[in-house]
Amino acid sequence: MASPTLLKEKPPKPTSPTLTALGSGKLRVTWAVPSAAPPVEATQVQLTDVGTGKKWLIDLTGALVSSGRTSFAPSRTEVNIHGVQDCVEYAAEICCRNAEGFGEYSMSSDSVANIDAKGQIGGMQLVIHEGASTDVPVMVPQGDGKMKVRWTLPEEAKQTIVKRHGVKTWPRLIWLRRVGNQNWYLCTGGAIAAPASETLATGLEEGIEYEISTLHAFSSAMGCNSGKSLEAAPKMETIGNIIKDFPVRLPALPGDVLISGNLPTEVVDQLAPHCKGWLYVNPESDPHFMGETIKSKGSSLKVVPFKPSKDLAPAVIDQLVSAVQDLPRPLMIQCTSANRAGIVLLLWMAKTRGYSKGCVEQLVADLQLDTVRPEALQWLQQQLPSLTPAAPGGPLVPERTEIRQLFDEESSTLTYLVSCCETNEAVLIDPVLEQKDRDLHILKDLGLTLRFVLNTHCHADHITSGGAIRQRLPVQTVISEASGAKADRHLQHGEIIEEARATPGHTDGCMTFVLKTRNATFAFTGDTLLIRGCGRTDFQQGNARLLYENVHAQIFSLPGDTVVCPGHDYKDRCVSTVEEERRFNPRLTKSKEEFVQIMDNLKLPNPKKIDVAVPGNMMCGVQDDPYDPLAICKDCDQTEAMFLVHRFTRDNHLCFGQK
Ligand SMILES: N[C@@H](CCC(=O)N[C@@H](CSS)C(=O)NCC(=O)O)C(=O)O
Repeated sequence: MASPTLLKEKPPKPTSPTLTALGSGKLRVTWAVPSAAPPVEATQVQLTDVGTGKKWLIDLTGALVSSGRTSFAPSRTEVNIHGVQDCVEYAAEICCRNAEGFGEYSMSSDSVANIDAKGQIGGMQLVIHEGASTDVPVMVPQGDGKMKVRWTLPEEAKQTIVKRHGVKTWPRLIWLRRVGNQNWYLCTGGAIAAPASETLATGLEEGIEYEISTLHAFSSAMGCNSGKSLEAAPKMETIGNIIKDFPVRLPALPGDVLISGNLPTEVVDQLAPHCKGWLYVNPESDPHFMGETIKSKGSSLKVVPFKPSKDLAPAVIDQLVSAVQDLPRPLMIQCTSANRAGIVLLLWMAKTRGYSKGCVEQLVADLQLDTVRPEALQWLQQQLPSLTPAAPGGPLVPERTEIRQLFDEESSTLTYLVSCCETNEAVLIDPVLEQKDRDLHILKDLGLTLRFVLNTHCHADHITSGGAIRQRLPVQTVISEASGAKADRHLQHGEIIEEARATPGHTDGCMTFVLKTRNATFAFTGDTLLIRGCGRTDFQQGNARLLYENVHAQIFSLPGDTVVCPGHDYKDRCVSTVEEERRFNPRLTKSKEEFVQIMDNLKLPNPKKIDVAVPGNMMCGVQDDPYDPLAICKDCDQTEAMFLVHRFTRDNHLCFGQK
């Protein structure tokens, strides 16, 4: 009998890479290395300018090159690229090499661009400009990467006034794309609160042709940011005309989700080609249902009849959430009067982000969901948890057990239990002394071994339970070096692969911990960034300017769908997203000088426990000599504190401690 031979092949195509815009000149590519026999020895990353087709390899420093050190170790799954042009769309492809040679390149990633030269994250900026004309706007190049966009302003446009963020605006969206690009991007600028007929687009490339698209006349723009790219955004001028007189609501980020009530056939006829997905939440027997028309236009249609009632089967909620999650974008959610469609949109946002009741109220107000009725909203709130200390675990991302949010009512502190479902090891972020027993019980109930207690900063309103816990368990306490506080491990900015970000301002030692899991990215912002607020800056080396700069540079630069996990909330809200805070934070959306004014005039009373909390936390709650197990990560030769975050980033999965 012939002896079996080992199959030897070049590596298969890696699964599609993901490209993320990181702000001016920077992109990040992540990928997965396929299993191969013989095993993969190296990976190569290729970047393409989608408009011109020009290709580069990426070297080990993240530079665009045509040759050089371009082989990444097989353990690498991401690289930050620098030196790319803003407003230019790029796509990435990956190929792997083993002993048999190079395999084929992967499929291209989705194309991505940084939309302006000021470091804004690609495509995530909402701009509303005044006007309601159907004219074709004029583009007037200004040199230096700038282009004036002009339009005429008909008299009736002045009647179309919308109140957004407490400011009257005359809605008009100006979209720009480089000829050859697939995606439309909003022009940079701010909401124009007075009649105007031009705006200035910046950060463009000289000698490159751009085209323009406009949207006008919707009575109340709203929606959500899913952090998805704007790919396949509908032709704005066309949709603008179609929806003018109908109950269609466009999201703040087109290309994503629209909601609507009943529409006449001719409107569905025109709208359906622009919507790749269509979720209908009335029964198919509804006389207004236009399933055949929708399908005939190539839209992917799903029907999930939905009426908010206390008897609604949980399976229907699951079906609705999955439908919104999975249907292609742009997605239309349609009911009779855009009430239930709005509720479905909110339900999806709440369930996929783990919002509590209070978050939803905030969002409805911010997004001006004017078609959603109070009784329907009440039903939605009944489906969501509130922040109560009695809850065994918090509401955050309930379907993903890796992160639990816990609440201390007395100090309104949000503590996070982050655990690994494989090793059953855990870290606690910002735990409160008075909740030590609750936290130890949860750890015991869940069979978790606590390894680290992380503090985002030296708190002034409560004492960390780190010191007390480490007297009971072999854990290490961790805080920033800059805090000056005593701890087993000290962190410095950038020390641990971009994940511990120094964000001084509330205190000089504040850090934001960024954690990428398989499902989402989380930013534990401590008191630096709160939901629609931020930490005070009037004691403990507080500095409003620094806080403003750090939130913008270190937190607002994260992808828009990053879940913001703050250290406190005083209004029963639990989480937010980077994009929501970029758009709706009443303090941090202001100019730096206005922000400083606001912070200088908060006139808050001192936290009740400041006199005991600060000295206690300077000891990190530690009363005796630091515990010092010199555990070393077998993979990376770093100490455990380094290992912790090393594993967060490399595997997108929490896993630490000795195996
Ligand atoms: N009333 C609380 C303290 C409330 C407070 O000052 N919170 C701080 C974070 S804890 S130091 C803060 O920065 N608030 C910002 C804001 O805008 O409210 C107590 O007595 O403990």
